Amino acid sequence: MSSTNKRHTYYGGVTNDSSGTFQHPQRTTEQRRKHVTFGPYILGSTLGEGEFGKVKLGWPKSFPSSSNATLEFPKQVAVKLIKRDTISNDYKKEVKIYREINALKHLSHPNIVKLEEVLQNSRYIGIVLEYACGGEFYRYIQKRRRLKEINACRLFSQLISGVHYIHSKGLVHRDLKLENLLLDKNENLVITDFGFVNEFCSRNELMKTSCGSPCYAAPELVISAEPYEARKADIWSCGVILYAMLAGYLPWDDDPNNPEGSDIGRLYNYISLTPLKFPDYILPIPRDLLRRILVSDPKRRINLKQIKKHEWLKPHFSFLSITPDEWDKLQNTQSIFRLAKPTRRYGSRPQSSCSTSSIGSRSDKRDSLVIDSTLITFPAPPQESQNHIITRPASIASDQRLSPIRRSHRHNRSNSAASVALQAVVNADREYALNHEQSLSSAQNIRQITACNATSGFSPPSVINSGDVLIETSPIKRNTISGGNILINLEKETTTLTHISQVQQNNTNSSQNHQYNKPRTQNSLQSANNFYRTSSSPHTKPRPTSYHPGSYTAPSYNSNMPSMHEINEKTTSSASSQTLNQRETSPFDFTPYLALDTCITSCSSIESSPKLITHGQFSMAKPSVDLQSVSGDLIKYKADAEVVTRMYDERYKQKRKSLRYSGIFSDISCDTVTEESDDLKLSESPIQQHAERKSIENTNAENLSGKNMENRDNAIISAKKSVKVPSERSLNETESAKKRFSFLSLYSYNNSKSSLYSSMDSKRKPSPPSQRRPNKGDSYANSRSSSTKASNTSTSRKLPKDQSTPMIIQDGLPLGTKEVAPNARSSVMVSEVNKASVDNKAIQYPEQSTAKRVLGFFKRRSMRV
Ligand SMILES: Nc1ncnc2c1ncn2[C@@H]1O[C@H](COP(=O)(O)OP(=O)(O)OP(=O)(O)O)[C@@H](O)[C@H]1O
Repeated sequence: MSSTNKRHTYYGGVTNDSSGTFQHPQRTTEQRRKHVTFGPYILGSTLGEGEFGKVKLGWPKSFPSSSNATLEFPKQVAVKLIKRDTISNDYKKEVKIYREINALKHLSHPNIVKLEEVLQNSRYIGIVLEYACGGEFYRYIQKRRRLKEINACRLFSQLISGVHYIHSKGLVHRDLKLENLLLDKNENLVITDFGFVNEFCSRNELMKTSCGSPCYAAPELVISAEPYEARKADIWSCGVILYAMLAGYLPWDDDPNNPEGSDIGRLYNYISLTPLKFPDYILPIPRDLLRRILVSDPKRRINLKQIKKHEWLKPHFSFLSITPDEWDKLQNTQSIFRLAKPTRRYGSRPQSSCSTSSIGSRSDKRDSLVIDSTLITFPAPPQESQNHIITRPASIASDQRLSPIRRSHRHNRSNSAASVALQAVVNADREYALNHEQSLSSAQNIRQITACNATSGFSPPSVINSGDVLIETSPIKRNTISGGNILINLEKETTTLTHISQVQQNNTNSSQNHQYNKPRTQNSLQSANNFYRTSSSPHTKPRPTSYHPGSYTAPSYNSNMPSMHEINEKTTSSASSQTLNQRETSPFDFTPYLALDTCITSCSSIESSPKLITHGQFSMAKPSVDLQSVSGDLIKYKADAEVVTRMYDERYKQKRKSLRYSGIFSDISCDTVTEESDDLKLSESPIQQHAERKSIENTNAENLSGKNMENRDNAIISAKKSVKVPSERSLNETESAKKRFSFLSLYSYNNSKSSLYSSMDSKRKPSPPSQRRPNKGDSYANSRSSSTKASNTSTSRKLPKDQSTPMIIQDGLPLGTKEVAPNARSSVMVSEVNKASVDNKAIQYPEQSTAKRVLGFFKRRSMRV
């Protein structure tokens, strides 16, 4: 195959010869010129298109020369190309981009897309990301109609782990949805699109951006004016994603009055009033988890800590118990994990093509989970293993550190002749690869493998295929070495090993943990399979799945981060030093700030706040343009052939060690940053609770259309009362963009504060009542004002039909909500909502009533008798 194809797509350079080994294509200068290039990358096909432009597949122009050329594939990357023109006049977009960059540079987790570098020339900014070649998660579900429980459980664990990591950095994603989840080549989840990370928008903007397609947005974002706990909003989104994985469609997708879900107000009204329904094939345990996540009241919504402990995720407790600190330490020692590919017994899966990856336009993707007749269905394996694959790196015993296969977790049928033979091949391959690796001696490639034997459930695979292991090297210049049969764990750093051992000690029995609860889970999964065989999804209705949330997050900071200096000290080997030095050339640390003057310079108190993004860490800082020239261009036209520069800051070298971790993270007091409250106890087993809930639901079902329905209406009305009107929230539009951003940062701080306090102490004294004045003829506003008292006194006045329809949002604004007093709006709204929520707690959540529970209990008992 010629190295140059018509679509400029990289096909791995695999030749058709029978040897099957990779050979460097002999490219002529002429052929080279045909490539579209950007900086050091050749650009290939379009992977997708986003708000800012196209995302292209890329691979390095120059292959690293090595004696083992046959093993080396150039690492593919995804280059997000942003036309400078498109952002130069759009401050919001610019901010979004820098937020994304600055967030990604601090995140290092196997389920979060990795930032390789950022390049720019006069026309484009190129964000070079790790290439997630498994395609879009959205399509993955689409192809399968829905995921098997075992697979959903694995992927959801990864999502939760990634989200927890993000939250631990004081960030919230705020745009979690299927479209922002990709898969790597091992079918592991990769969270992308951090454009909304920690971005605070005024309420006005929130409403505006929420109305695109709020299917994943938590209700409090729409029906409440309370500065919301953004982490809880992320959790809601995770719940919607989980529901979509298991059901194959989005929850609350069946409102006959709003079939397209285009009426946001009605949609949220429906969400609030309609109990979550499940198709038969979703089993009680995941149902229980979903019921706990998809709770309208964020205070009653389960938090990540509790999710991680939920019974359904038990098979992945080991993975979920890896703390963010541990991920960081692993990153600092350059040991990045990739999760190995889940193995299937039979039934082929369409291989995600790295070269012809999904090309989807946004509009395409917004079609939600449409199930069409061309979907391929796969036979469900009789019993899939728990192929979570990732294992605690620390649990690698010292005598096995150089092996990707843990002897203690051998294939459980390893006594068979076939297994013995197979093992011999594996051993030979391992040795072969080890030799190769040693000869490669590219010191920056510090690798760690986590592998698992899918057959045994939690052990590493007996055979490692080319697709099974991904090698991570330096974050800046990483090369994926594949193409051979085996990639071996090369932990050349003694410090790495030491550290890993420590991690292991901190998490004892990690390997044994893999076995916990297996029989039970398998039983349930087995019965799930039975369900799969007999059930089919009744829902096929499409639903837009994209939304753009706004508003703010309450970041928390981790003060336990080791300083870069410490790490450097610990890092003794040359390999490690090299990688660290390479890290230091990371483009975005300690960069000048785009518009944080107010935030940074004038508010010293803010700097000490855990809520504030302080100087030197995640921010919307514009990457420094103290640039290092590299040859590069986007050669389509000759005019484009301008110098591409790597965004690079010399100061970074000096500052990073002292600032990035020790200086920044340790500066910040963690005292006031709390995990989400643990007030929701998972005391009862999910099954118990499920049974109980079921009976309660049955008991209440009759009442739902009656008094309870009215009460819930009232609850909704009272919640809506608190919806801020746009003019309340709008900032002074005359402010310059720069100032405005600074203000937003401050505002976000303030809001986060109230948010945090409110979450810690929901009975905080309410602020004075809202001063807002509804417009004449504004039905929603009228209903709001008229129901203010009603909600406070918990009266059961039913909302008339026309009024029960929530605000219609146009241009992001609820209709007819225009005039309001701008004073102290956030606090007013917080208190209002708090009060309303306290007043209506019993109404909104009748299932919590003790009387009802007792009733349900006796009812069940009498039925049994
Ligand atoms: N790292 C990646 N690997 C593979 N494909 C990617 C990667 N990043 C993005 N894509 C593809 O490009 C598409 C658009 O990317 P992305 O969502 O990041 O762009 P965007 O401009 O941020 O979009 P938006 O903000 O509108 O959601 C994705 O849906 C995906 O198909």
